[in-house]
Amino acid sequence: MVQRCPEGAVQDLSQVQDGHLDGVDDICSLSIVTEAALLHTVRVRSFRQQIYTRVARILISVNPFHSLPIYSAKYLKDFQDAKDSFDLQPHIYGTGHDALRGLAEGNKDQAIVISGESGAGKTESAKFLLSYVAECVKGRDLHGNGALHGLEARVLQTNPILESFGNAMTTRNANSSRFGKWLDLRFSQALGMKGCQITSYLLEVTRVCGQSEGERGFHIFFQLLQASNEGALKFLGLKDPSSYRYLKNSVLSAPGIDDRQNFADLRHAFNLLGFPEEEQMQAFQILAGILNLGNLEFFSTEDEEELRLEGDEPLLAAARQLRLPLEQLRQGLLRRKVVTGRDAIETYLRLDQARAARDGLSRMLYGRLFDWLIQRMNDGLEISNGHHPDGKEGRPNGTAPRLLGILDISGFESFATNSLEQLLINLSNEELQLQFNEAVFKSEIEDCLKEGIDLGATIQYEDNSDVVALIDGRGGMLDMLDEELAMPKATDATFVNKVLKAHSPSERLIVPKFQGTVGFGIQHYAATVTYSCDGFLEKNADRLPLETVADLLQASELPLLQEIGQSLEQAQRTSSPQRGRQSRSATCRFRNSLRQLMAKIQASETHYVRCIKPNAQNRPKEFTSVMVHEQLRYSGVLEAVRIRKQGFSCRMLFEEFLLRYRCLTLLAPGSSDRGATVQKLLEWAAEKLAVPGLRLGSRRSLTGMAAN
Ligand SMILES: Nc1ncnc2c1ncn2[C@@H]1O[C@H](COP(=O)(O)OP(=O)(O)OP(=O)(O)O)[C@@H](O)[C@H]1O
Repeated sequence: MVQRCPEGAVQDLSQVQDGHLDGVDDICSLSIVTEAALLHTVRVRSFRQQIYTRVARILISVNPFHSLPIYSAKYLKDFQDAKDSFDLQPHIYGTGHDALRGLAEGNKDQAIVISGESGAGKTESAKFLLSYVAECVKGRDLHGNGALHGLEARVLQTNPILESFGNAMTTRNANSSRFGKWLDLRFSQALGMKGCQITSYLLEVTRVCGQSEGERGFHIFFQLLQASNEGALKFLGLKDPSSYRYLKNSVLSAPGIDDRQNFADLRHAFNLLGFPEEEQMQAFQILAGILNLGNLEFFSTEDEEELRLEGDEPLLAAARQLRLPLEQLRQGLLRRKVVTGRDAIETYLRLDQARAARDGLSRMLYGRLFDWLIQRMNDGLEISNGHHPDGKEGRPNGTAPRLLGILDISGFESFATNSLEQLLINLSNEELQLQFNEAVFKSEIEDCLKEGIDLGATIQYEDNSDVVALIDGRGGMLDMLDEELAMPKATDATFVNKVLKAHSPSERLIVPKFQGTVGFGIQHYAATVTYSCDGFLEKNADRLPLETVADLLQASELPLLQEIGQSLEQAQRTSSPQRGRQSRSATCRFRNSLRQLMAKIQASETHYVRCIKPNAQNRPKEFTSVMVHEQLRYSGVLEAVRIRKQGFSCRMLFEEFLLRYRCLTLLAPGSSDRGATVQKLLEWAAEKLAVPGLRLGSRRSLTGMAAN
């Protein structure tokens, strides 16, 4: 077939070489690397069921959307026995192999960053990695006394718990993780597993109270409703999902998700991780309480003087499940204190305020329950050996644990409407991208140094530090958002105006076309995103849903709620008086955790897994090139290729070079030494053919960009 190309576009076409069509294992093995070659290679391989492709140290993983026989014991063993993962086909086990080898040989902690859009296969990749690592280090007990026996199995059992409470069906993925996750695996010098700590990021708690069309609430609610028909959980008195405001608009069953089986797996995991039965029951009671809280409805008396509850049934059920004093819960939901001068009077909430308080309480309870679960898992997975739990310590005497971190985090997001959550996710992607570019850039320089060639300042990478500064720097958007918390008359609109005034000279900030729009655009590394700032201040303030919530929860008969109440009270007491609300803001907490995460990644040798979703319908054997190309760009892989092209994009081993340019040896006769012959040929080509940028490495002949 002949494809016509507009004349002006001819110069943008890339030359196709044989290797570009082969579907090679490693893009960097191509003598000339182009974006088109990358896309074509990934496509060819994915049709051959080879879902993994290497771009040097980056692993591209295309979701096959059906199970493949490539995770069997045989594959596992092949990688375990391999000296170098590059001797085998690219595979997620190869990334695990590299990281473990890095731990064993090097002096640096290791990090594996898995990113990609929703449904691209991040969580599955993280699970394959974890099983590989667990299998490799199994039984390598530090003290040889069996004390750590079973820790690897326990670490694997965190998955059912995290998935039940943190995953939900969305339109893009029936088992979508609604939070980001960093797993910190700790090893002894002999690579025995010593512990694991989990950190979560940005759990989507808004999903507790409502979901978009075609989606579902968190899996755990559906598991619990199924299980509570029978046996030990009957006492919860739960009904079907249509009885609950928070679930009745949910799609009831998620394709491929077996709620009954998953609940059995959850209970097994709880037991294996040492959650006592009473604690499990308390967690289920809190969930049942949340569902009943959601059914509370309010009305104002005719004179609008008072606010009352429509029927007491949901309140009674919620108080019963949460073991809260009934009247304290009722008054907490209906009234608040207003301070006028020295006096404080009690007044009724408005209808909208009461509904917001009800949903706020439910979200807060769910979020705190999730945090508590993680804390409990962490406590059970930590084998103390005198090291610092934040992993800050170095390894001066070789006795501190070796760390392997696995990050499973949502990729860059750009939806029809983008809010504070997208801004924070995109900020984390900007930070990771900056780190990624620096690492790729550094490895390119190191690669060439190995060939005895110093690239010096000849290559550059796209520096997105200005976007990071715009959002997260001193005086940046998030600082300004925090400042608004201290301003009594601040609104989302005043925040946007201040941002536009302070930062409009920045090329990265896009000023809205229409005056009065409460929002702005940001030119991110991947694409320009328009943010709607309605609700930014409220989300950031992260106010307690009820003034009296700390006291209320401490009055519960459930120890778990008492604990949450105490931690709320403590947080109120210890928040810095100078910075007041700012130090408790949602964005401030996120920024702190992001900084800690980046510090850990920066201190590690990092491996990257870029997961790609090949089609929007989640179908096997379908490959939408435009979609894949966009993801390759968002994931920074194209930038990695671009960096490579600036240096020596065409690299050939001496044998390969001599084979291809054999005919020229007549013009520039060489010696029997292959390197010397290549050297002569390069000199000849540079002089006679005026080809610039040719260099000779120690193993390869390298051709600079100008020569392409
Ligand atoms: N290697 C694989 N082999 C077979 N199926 C896979 C593989 N990776 C992913 N899948 C399928 O794709 C689905 C989505 O994958 P996964 O949940 O890991 O995506 P994700 O990137 O973590 O999405 P989200 O960000 O929404 O959590 C899985 O439930 C599974 O059915």
